[in-house]
Amino acid sequence: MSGRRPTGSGGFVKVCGLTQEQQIDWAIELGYDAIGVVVTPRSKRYCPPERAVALADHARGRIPTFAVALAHEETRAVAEHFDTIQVYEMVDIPNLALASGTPPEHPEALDYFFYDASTGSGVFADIPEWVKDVPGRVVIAGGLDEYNVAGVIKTFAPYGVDVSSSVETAPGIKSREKMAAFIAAARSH
Ligand SMILES: O=C(O)c1ccccc1NCC(=O)[C@H](O)[C@H](O)COP(=O)(O)O
Repeated sequence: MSGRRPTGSGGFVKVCGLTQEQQIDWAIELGYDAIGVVVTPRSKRYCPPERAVALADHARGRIPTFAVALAHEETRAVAEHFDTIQVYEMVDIPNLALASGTPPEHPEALDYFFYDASTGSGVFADIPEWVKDVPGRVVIAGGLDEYNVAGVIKTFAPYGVDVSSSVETAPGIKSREKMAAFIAAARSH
């Protein structure tokens, strides 16, 4: 471990898969710590480059932004507009959030490690014990909702949590009410 990154529960709460400027405004109003825009065309929440950049511009200076894709290549057209690049492969960039369902080989090289076996599917599965031992900023994602998030935080004491499906009414269509319920539950711990 590098020692330059914090460990333990940081209260970080990210909402992912935003597609509209209004959803960013809601995230800020509700006190979320970061937003994610999905830029892989393999997602049902896909934002093409022009839309993704418009969202990043809307968020800039107001809330940290993550460009989310399965492969690093898929982020190239928009990367310079986002604070952090969240991908499911190890790459040598300074602002990497590696997402994976398996332990990272080089956690010291990461800005964040997302334990995410879901890739936006909304399916919750048991979280392995090794997640507790990953150093640095560990964010847990995958089927979290207003009912299970406090228990996950209590058990794993992660740096943060991430949500998408459970705060939607349809893919990419966030509900302000559901977003409010999720962050209230996450903050209740
Ligand atoms: O959200 C997507 O459609 C997606 C597609 C491909 C790669 C990653 C994707 N989302 C990543 C996220 O950060 C989600 O917030 C995370 O997987 C949790 O999603 P959910 O289980 O729906 O809460």
